[in-house]
Amino acid sequence: MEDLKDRRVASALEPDEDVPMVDIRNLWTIFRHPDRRVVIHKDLNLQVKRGEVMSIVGGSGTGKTVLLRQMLGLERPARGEILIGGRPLQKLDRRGASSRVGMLFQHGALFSAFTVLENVAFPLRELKTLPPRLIEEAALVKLQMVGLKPADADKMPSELSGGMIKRAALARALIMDPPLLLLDEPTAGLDPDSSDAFVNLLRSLHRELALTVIMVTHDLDTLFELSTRIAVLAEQKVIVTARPRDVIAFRHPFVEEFFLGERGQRAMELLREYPFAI
Ligand SMILES: Nc1ncnc2c1ncn2[C@@H]1O[C@H](COP(=O)(O)OP(=O)(O)OP(=O)(O)O)[C@@H](O)[C@H]1O
Repeated sequence: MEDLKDRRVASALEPDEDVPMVDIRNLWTIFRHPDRRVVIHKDLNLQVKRGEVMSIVGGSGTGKTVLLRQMLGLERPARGEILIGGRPLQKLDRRGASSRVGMLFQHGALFSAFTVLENVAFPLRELKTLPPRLIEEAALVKLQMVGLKPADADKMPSELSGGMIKRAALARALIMDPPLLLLDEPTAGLDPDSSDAFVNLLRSLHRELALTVIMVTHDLDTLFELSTRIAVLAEQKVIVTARPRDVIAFRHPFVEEFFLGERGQRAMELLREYPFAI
């Protein structure tokens, strides 16, 4: 009897592998202006399995960043629902949402008046449940995890390089050990060497922490090096979700322009360079 109860408790805590990490159902995003309504997403559906690196690509203004913000719970869709690990996002409180989803914002979005350590520790401090010494230790562990040194902890964001800002922001996104990580243009603004180093870091963290990653990027190298699948946003919805090599073959004006225009040759080189990843 006790055994059965224990097993029931364990299975309630363990993630069900068959339940998608993210399940977006019939989502609508509508912005109302004084003189008009703008429909950004119309009946959009997207499922992301555990352990995937799903990249979202789409033209400017198709609502990629808005979709990430909705998955984080910062914005609510007009209609439809988002389930994280099988649970409706609307039913999670702030603590529940932030322990499940971490987000690396475009440009890092660090607080300029806080040190690196204070920035990384911020989400844990906000919970007001742990003593300061434990919070500091947790933040130092995360700094190490992203390749920053203990000496960087007391620096101000203005003293950091672009690559270090991204790393500090990534440490903050991971401070609550979320199983789901959202990345908005993770390599934008980085020089090629820093970009390669950051992609390598993301790849090893994805593997070591068994993360599910959803990423918005325009950068083909980042896209091909990390993605297990790509979702294409066009016509206010996800028009195709497939492995990179299959997305390239999909006939749609946006896909052709994105992968097969001037950038096409690079895309084909990348397909040859990363045949196993994709
Ligand atoms: N709070 C808001 N109020 C009104 N309109 C908004 C709001 N947030 C976003 N939008 C509009 O929604 C559209 C989608 O914005 P979003 O930033 O998600 O696009 P995106 O696909 O990420 O574009 P880009 O690739 O250019 O960054 C844009 O037209 C934007 O102006």
